[in-house]
Amino acid sequence: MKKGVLLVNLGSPDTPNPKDVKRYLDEFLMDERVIDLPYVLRAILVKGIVLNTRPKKSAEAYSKIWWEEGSPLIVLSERLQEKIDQFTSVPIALAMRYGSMSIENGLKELDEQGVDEVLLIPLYPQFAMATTETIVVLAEELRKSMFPHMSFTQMPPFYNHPDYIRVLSESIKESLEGKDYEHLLFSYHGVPKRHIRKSDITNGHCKMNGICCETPSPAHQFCYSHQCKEVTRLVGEYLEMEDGTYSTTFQSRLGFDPWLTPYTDRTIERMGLGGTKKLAIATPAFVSDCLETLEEIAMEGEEIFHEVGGKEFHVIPCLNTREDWVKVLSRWIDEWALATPVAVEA
Ligand SMILES: C=CC1=C(C)c2cc3[nH]c(cc4nc(cc5[nH]c(cc1n2)c(C)c5CCC(=O)O)C(CCC(=O)O)=C4C)c(C)c3C=C
Ligand SMILES: [Fe+2]
Ligand SMILES: [Fe+2]
Repeated sequence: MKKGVLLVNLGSPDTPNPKDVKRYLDEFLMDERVIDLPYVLRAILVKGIVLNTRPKKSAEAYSKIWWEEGSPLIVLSERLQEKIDQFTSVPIALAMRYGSMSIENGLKELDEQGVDEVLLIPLYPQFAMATTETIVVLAEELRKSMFPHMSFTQMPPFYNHPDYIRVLSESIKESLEGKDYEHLLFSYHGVPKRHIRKSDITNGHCKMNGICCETPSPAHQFCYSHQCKEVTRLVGEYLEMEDGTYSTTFQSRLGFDPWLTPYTDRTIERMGLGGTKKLAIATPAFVSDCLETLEEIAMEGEEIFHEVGGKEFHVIPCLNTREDWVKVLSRWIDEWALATPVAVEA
């Protein structure tokens, strides 16, 4: 048996042109775990409505943040892969759930190197149906149909792993060193509330009533809302922050369904109107900077804050290729790679 790793992130369009953005959004939003409507309704909504309007707007947003080398999300993920490769002894491949760098190609790359035992690492700290689950489901479908000789181990969401919390907390501390701020927002990508109910294995715990996420339950293993709030709580604890000086919000909602609240944009506006002048913001649903952090937060968010009287808006970068983050991921990989299989008696 030969071990190898597949890192998987979300993906980006090939270019920031409306045609490529449209193709990418088509694949992304037609995923039944992202827009979880029956096929016909999903197709009417996505192909009939969203794809006629959104690509132009999204393409403009992508153009503002695009780098010479390509999409920041892809470039940063590639740099992460290269750095991890320097620290670990097993082959490391990189794939995206949507777009050209497919999971199929990533698995082929590992297969060509003789790898038949794969550690699948979805690059998301928290579990969500629209991120972790869709990656695992597609990878398993591909394994069955194209790589039946391979076996997979899935890295569980690492939202509460002490190594991750330490690295995230240190990154926030360093980024805010010498800066003055009144409040730190932890802004996570939002999901429709319905997604949380669908992932509730207890069939009733997740009521999103402000109490359920703090009440112990097996549902939390798959509860995005709980896992986001835990990251905020654990970082607050690590950095010894005072109650009331930090809070959790959710960004990037789409459509008319109720999504997780409070919404980031409205919170920024409310805080500015309420007299907050100096705001800091971290985005721990993403390990790599991307459209949602570089445009929606660092550009749109800052504009909202300034419009309502805010003065200083400090955006904390994602972990990207921080050395301590690279070392933590490499150590997790090595621990898996070096683990001796437990002998099973016949
Ligand atoms: C129903 C729609 C969406 C759900 C649910 C959703 C969940 C979700 N997404 C991320 C991470 C990222 N999303 C990004 C972009 C993006 N997301 C949606 C829609 C949903 N996301 C859209 C339509 C887009 C495209 C841009 C736009 O038109 O606004 C990105 C950025 C990708 C990039 O190329 O930089 C990331 C990353 C998470 C973590 C998540 C659920 C937890
Ligand atoms: Fe998204
Ligand atoms: Fe909850």
